[in-house]
Amino acid sequence: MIYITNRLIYNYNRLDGNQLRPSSVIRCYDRWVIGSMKKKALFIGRPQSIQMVYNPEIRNELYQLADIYPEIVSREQLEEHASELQSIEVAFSTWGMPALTENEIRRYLPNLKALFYAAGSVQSFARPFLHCGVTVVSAWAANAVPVAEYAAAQIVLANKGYFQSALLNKQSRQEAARYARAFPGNYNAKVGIIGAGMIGRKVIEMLKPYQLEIWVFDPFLPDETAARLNVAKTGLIDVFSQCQTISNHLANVPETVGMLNKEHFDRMLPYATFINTGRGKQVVETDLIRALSDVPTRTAVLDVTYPEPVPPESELLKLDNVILTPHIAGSNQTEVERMAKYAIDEFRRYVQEEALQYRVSLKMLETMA
Ligand SMILES: NC(=O)C1=CN([C@@H]2O[C@H](COP(=O)(O)OP(=O)(O)OC[C@H]3O[C@@H](n4cnc5c(N)ncnc54)[C@H](OP(=O)(O)O)[C@@H]3O)[C@@H](O)[C@H]2O)C=CC1
Ligand SMILES: O=C(O)C(=O)CO
Repeated sequence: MIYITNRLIYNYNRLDGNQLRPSSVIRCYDRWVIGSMKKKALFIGRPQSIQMVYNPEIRNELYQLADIYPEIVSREQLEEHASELQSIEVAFSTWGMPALTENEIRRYLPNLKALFYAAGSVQSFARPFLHCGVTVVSAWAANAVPVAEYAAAQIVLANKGYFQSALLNKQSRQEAARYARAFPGNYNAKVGIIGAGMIGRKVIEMLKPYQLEIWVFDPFLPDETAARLNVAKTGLIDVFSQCQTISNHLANVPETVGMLNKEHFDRMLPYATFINTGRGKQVVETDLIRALSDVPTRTAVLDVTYPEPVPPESELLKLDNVILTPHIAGSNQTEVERMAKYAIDEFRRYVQEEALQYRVSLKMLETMA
């Protein structure tokens, strides 16, 4: 009880960004310490990100399902909260999840059974948790939705010659119309998808209502899946030399660094468009810049670059045939709520001992983004 009292005073005196429900601190701590039948859960990570992704409505939903520790705990605060965290069974996080070592996990969260991550890639932190036997769940399927929406929209516009004709139109309507006439539109155009993972497959699904021919480079895509998706599996060279619009969705793993280079960009059709929402590191940028400078009717739409942001001296900022967006394809603004919803739905399945849909394994980490 003394402990509870100390805690309450302590928290009342620092109504900082970590508190989850300042107005109900007393009830919250009291209930947490005394215990309930629900699983003891913790929000771990960067408080601003957690509060943004798990908005008040979502947090209320979670309070019904779990016994939530009353403060968001960042890496720096683990020591301070160490004794209370010993009984935590599940943790929720999002962007800003700390990369704890196995020793830290065993010391601070010895009873942790599952970690629910309401964002995309878990590469930076998942391995030590998996080695400690913790179930790791990611909402990368939720983060994939806006990226796929963005890419599908760009593909449809690119097939019409939208990007450069919109720019040209300011100088000469005639020139702009002439340029656009070199494009096939969205009737039987060939579209290349590089990497048919979570995002690549969603893009393919979203393009279904259009009459397009979809060519896919993905060495791991089973033939039956390709047949079900109604796509043609092919090599990277074919994708670049045959497709009107090419969209990159490769995983961000060491093996894909520099995978898209001169061999590919030099083969782009004269009016082709290359879209990158994957990662800048997968592209040899000097090779892309050369291919775009040599044939200015080609276009690149880049949401990601390496480094980010693009340095002020980069040619990418000078070329009229490069459209740069500031890494906005993934979940932004209201879209982040979808990631929290996926995490909570998965937590419900976990509590009810149903099969999980988005569990990540060590094996998956070898090729996933
Ligand atoms: N711009 C933005 O805001 C965002 C960008 N992204 C980026 O989008 C990309 C795709 O993400 P997502 O779809 O979720 O990732 P997934 O892990 O679901 O898919 C990645 C794809 O890359 C393939 N792949 C992995 N290794 C290799 C390799 N060595 N050679 C060829 N193909 C390989 C995978 O094959 P398989 O799985 O079949 O083995 C899979 O098809 C990532 O780079 C990610 O960082 C993600 C979110 C937001
Ligand atoms: O989550 C990611 O991988 C991003 O690129 C940002 O949405």
